[in-house]
Amino acid sequence: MEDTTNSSDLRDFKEKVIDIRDLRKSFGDNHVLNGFNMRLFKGENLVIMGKSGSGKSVLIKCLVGLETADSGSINIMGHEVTELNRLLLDKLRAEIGFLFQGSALYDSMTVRENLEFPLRRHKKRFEKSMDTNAIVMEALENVGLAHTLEMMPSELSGGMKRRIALARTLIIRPKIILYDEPTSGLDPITSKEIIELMLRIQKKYETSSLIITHDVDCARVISDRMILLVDGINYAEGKYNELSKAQDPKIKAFFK
Ligand SMILES: Nc1ncnc2c1ncn2[C@@H]1O[C@H](COP(=O)(O)OP(=O)(O)OP(=O)(O)O)[C@@H](O)[C@H]1O
Repeated sequence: MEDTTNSSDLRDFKEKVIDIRDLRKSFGDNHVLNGFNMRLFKGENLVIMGKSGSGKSVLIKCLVGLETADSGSINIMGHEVTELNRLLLDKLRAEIGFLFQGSALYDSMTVRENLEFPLRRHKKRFEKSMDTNAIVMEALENVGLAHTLEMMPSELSGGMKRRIALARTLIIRPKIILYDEPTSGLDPITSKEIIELMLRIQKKYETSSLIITHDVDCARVISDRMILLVDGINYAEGKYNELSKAQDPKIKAFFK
């Protein structure tokens, strides 16, 4: 295993928001995670790359309690996920934003209604007197789409839908955002716009982001650090520039 991590790389990132230790998950004889370790620091953009079927989705599901790990520990902002009851898990999930490939907008709702939806679900976290209109407008302005407020999803392009989905993720002010393939299915120019938007938002709200992607360009631009998931472990980690020059064939395969 090639360890390209340099402790000085982490000088700006001190506070851990996610700490995964020795995570193991099998389905019968299929050993998917074999002792995976990962730390995500506050304000950091961490990219995880792994080939298809390597266990990225299983990892995310364990992280948010949708799958139960066989062993290991998952600590999110001081809470051990593997020990939380349903209620506390839901509370913790409310601090986490998701932008999944399938996080489609509701087609029968306007953009405004789509954005109001998570506010209603998380209303306990917001003031009773919250100005929903102002919050929705701010979220839309963040993604440069204030003019789409009363539009239906069918009137939007794929890139616009992705930006609205990002606005919907942000509206609950998550401390951590999990992105699953944020640029998949988008053309290179729209992908670049989405990546720039993710970077802007990260800076503005100081969110910590875990980004799962196959998109090497996305990884290069957005990552502060990367982890390569191979054979169920964090096979290599480091900055894009370090990993992309590594000689190990398993690492090289990611950057072809
Ligand atoms: N609920 C399940 N039951 C049985 N096997 C599962 C289950 N969920 C995932 N797996 C298996 O775990 C392995 C990892 O799957 P996972 O979906 O995490 O891959 P991935 O890295 O996200 O792939 P992709 O990039 O193609 O989305 C696969 O072999 C898959 O068949």
